[in-house]
Amino acid sequence: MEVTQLLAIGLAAVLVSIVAIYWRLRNTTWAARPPIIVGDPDVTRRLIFDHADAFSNHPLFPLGIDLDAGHRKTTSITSAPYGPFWRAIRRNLTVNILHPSRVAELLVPLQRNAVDALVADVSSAAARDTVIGVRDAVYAAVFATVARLCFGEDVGDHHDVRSMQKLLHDFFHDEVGPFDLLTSSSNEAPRELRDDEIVKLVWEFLGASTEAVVAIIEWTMAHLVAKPEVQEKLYLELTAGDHQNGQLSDERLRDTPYLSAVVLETLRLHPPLPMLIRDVGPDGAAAAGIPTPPNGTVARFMFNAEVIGRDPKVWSDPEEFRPERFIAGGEAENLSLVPGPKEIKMVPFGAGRRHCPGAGLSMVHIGAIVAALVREFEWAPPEDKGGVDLTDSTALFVKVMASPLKARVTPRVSQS
Ligand code: HEM
Repeated sequence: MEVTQLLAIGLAAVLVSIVAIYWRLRNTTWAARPPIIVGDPDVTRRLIFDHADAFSNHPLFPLGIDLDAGHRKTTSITSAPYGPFWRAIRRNLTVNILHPSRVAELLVPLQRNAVDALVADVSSAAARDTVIGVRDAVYAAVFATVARLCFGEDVGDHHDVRSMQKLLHDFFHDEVGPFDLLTSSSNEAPRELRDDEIVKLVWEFLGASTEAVVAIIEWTMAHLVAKPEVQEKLYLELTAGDHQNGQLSDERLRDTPYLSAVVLETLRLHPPLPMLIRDVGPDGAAAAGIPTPPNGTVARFMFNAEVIGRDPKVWSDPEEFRPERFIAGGEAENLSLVPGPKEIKMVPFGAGRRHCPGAGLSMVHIGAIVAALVREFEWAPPEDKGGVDLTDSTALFVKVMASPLKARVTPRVSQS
């Protein structure tokens, strides 16, 4: 069995156990504390930026799930309390892996193989049956890239678990280097990460880099199937220049503004993580002018990214899929991926100190796959069904299409 298969099985096992624990605990930790839901962009901006010290804590168990139940407690970047440990593990990821130059160096070459394999897969599926399921095909390509980014290019060639464990361990020790974990503001002496902490971070990296990216690619393709004129405009942009083999970097993305606009419009309408969660203690709540929670408890805030991205005060025809908003002269021209302290219009990658560090990498990854799918194939609704069903549902914590996208696919050029 190949290592990628083992990883996929491992990930699936973790997800299954998460679901089991979720159902067991949903009536205790999570439901016992009704959250305060915020959908107004101005209030969100004020709380997250003007009261950043108070509004920078993610919950330890965002889903009300204790993943470490019965084991030593370990935090990931997402769940680490705001403080020196969180700052150190986040900085290691952003500086050593997610810096644009590292993304170009690590991700772009890996994408070539994954995108080629995806195009080959879709071509042969199309030869058998012109209607294909988009999610499964894309999932394999995204996971293969992320696993190779994480464990090394030859991951698919290893056949035993030991080598996988070694790769996993080496990821942080050799690729990133020993962790200088704690900053000078901490009382703890610097130390290297423990194995259980590394495993948690790798699991977080694999999960964060796969689920939301796949969801956005599927939503993007759904809108392109539903709106052939947008698909055609994108195809023309992609074939006008020298955009070969799905290799896209940050720089190349700037040369394909319509592709970026299509992905941004999808992120506005379908933020895969629909809620930004913050736990705020009594002092922080009082400073922000919010009724103080009872002693010893925290107030849980959930900022609704979906409502914010569709606010009619901010967006014209907010329910409409219109990528032109993000093009020169549009209402959201030059909108940054992550909002700054002056104004919030959409928050698919969050906001403030806990915003998503993978935003730039995601745009490159999503852009490369969507570009290849549109450049090589024409996508249309299945003949027997009218239109595309854009109803959503929440799979664990990611908003996905309730009915996975099926599309009729026709190769644009003859595939040899
Ligand atoms: C379409 C793709 C993605 C979306 C929509 C997304 C969205 C988000 C959101 C909404 C948050 C919470 C932000 C907040 O609370 O303000 C988050 C956090 C995070 N994301 Fe992403 N993400 C994506 C891809 C990635 C990738 C590729 C990585 C890793 C390489 C990643 C790593 C993380 C981490 C580590 C955090 C926790 C940050 C912290 O607590 O300091 N994400 N993401």
